[in-house]
Amino acid sequence: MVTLYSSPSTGAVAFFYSNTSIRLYNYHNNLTLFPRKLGSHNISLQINQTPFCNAVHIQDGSVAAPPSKNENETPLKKLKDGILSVTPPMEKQKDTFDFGGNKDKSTVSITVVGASGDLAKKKIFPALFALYYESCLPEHFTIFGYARSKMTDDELRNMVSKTLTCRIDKRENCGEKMEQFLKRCFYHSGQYDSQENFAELDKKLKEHEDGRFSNRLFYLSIPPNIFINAVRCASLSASSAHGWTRVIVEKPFGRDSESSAALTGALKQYLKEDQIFRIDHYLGKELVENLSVLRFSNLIFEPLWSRQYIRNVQFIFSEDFGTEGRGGYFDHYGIIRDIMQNHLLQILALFAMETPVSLDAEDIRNEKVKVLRSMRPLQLDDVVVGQYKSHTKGGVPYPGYTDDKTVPKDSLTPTFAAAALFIDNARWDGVPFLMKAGKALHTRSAEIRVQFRHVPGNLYNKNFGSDLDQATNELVIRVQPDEAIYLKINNKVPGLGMRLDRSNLNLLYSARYSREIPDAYERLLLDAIEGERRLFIRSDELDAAWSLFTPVLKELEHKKIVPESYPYGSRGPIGAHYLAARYKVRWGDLA
Ligand SMILES: NC(=O)C1=CN([C@@H]2O[C@H](COP(=O)(O)OP(=O)(O)OC[C@H]3O[C@@H](n4cnc5c(N)ncnc54)[C@H](OP(=O)(O)O)[C@@H]3O)[C@@H](O)[C@H]2O)C=CC1
Ligand SMILES: O=C1O[C@H](COP(=O)(O)O)[C@@H](O)[C@H](O)[C@H]1O
Repeated sequence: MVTLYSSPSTGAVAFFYSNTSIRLYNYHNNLTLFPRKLGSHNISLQINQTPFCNAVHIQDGSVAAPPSKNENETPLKKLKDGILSVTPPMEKQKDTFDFGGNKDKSTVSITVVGASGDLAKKKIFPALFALYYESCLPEHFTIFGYARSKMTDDELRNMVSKTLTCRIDKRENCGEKMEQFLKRCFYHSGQYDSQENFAELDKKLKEHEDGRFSNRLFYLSIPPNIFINAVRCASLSASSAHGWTRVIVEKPFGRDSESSAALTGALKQYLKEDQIFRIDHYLGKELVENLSVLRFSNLIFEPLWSRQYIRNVQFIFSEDFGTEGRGGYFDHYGIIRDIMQNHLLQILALFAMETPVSLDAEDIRNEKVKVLRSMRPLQLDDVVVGQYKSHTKGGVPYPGYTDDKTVPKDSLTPTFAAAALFIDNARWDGVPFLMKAGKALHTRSAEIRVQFRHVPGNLYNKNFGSDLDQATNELVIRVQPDEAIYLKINNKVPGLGMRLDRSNLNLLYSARYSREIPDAYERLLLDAIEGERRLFIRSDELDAAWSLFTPVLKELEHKKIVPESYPYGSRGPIGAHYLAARYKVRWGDLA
């Protein structure tokens, strides 16, 4: 039986298939909404039942309640006669979210706070343009840049235009589209701690919103020490009066458990948890997004995904450039906080979690939290830290970390770290999860390597000689560059003899898919606009992540552990090999 529900205020209609899925149509023209949702357009629900109050919460905070004429059909308890009842919405502006169907009634205003900065220029504006180009933004939208720098609208447009690019595969009308996009971009100069300046912004936003239901997204692309002031002023002076207000917060989310909790506490003075979108851009990368698809939609992987078949898992991040230009920021954080505690740990959680109940954001994040909470806090013995020193290669001198003027000469901040982590649950007991992250190494890459166990009683052992490790299967998920998934298998070399070699079953994205891969920020911005929280970090996830790294970070600092030097452009400190060897592991990227 299919039951019809409608939202009293938005006119959205829901066809109810089961207790956990829903399909939305626009009330007036029967368009399927959320066209971007994968597969069957199902959206998970949260169902609240009290004697007189039944409501269906759609993931983005909108509400669809059963209309009275269909009361008899509803699988929920009967509503009080004649009342279309709703439970408190996830965000205070419950009633005005327009599912996208009533296009002329709602608008989204996106304010990039810190618009004059590096991230805004490099990533945020280009991602917004790409979304516009792909017609993913609502018909009515406005983009505002906000920062202290003095700029006119035209100067902002000029600055932004320099970083916009067109996809290689979609150059059609690109110039025209850019012009149209830039016309929707405006600028307001103001201080981050001035309610008055944000009130001026509010006034300008209202002019552009022109009486429509206004939904507002603030992207905090500013240094962390001014997050709270900006959130306070934006929320008190420039929140939407009757639409949703969401805030994207960039990392770092504190530098240890205490400062992270303090930041969360301060943010929550002004925002509810579901208004806070903590971004980890690695979660928006195509191959990271694909991890769950690979695991849960292929029969061949999930049965092998445990201690029974997997010997170790490696998460490797390397960059072939140093911290030049960002030394001031970096020296306060170091590589463990910059890469491991967030990007690599997030990937690990997705890799190792149990099957979630559904693809709903809360179900996925619940499973991630469980994995993180099953992990042992990292021990000092299981960490190796390094710092790059200057090196001349091919006659070109490369600076050392402490040659940067913004870095103290005696800095002990690690620019490289390797670590061994363990998940104490039934699936992963005893399996080393190794991480390695470094700046100024020989190459730029990010990958996951899964090394499988040896084949028991292998008939072909004699063909491999004594190095059995070389003969085991390895699954490599190359997140970047040259996105690929490949499986190393043993294969007979064609010919009359019986010689084996290792070959790759290789899914190289550039060969398989002609479409250019969207930047992570595009996916994440679109998700934030749509209220999809799956790829954003919940506060309990963040707490669990910090509790794994905080003790060791404090110990490193307290004991003033001196990082091992490695030359700029090298493969990192030798200590990383000893650490891996202690767990009978060889780094896959160096094999
Ligand atoms: N850049 C990157 O690649 C990445 C950045 N991030 C995070 O994103 C955020 C923004 O990064 P990014 O754009 O590089 O930062 P910037 O240092 O470029 O700062 C952004 C803007 O903030 C304002 N600002 C800078 N310093 C101060 C200050 N001390 N007091 C008040 N305002 C200041 C400046 O604007 P104005 O003077 O005009 O007000 C500046 O243009 C940070 O939290 C960063 O950690 C995260 C991942 C990658
Ligand atoms: O968050 C960060 O990420 C970048 C690397 O991102 P990528 O998408 O270019 O791989 C890193 O350089 C930076 O130090 C860190 O803060």
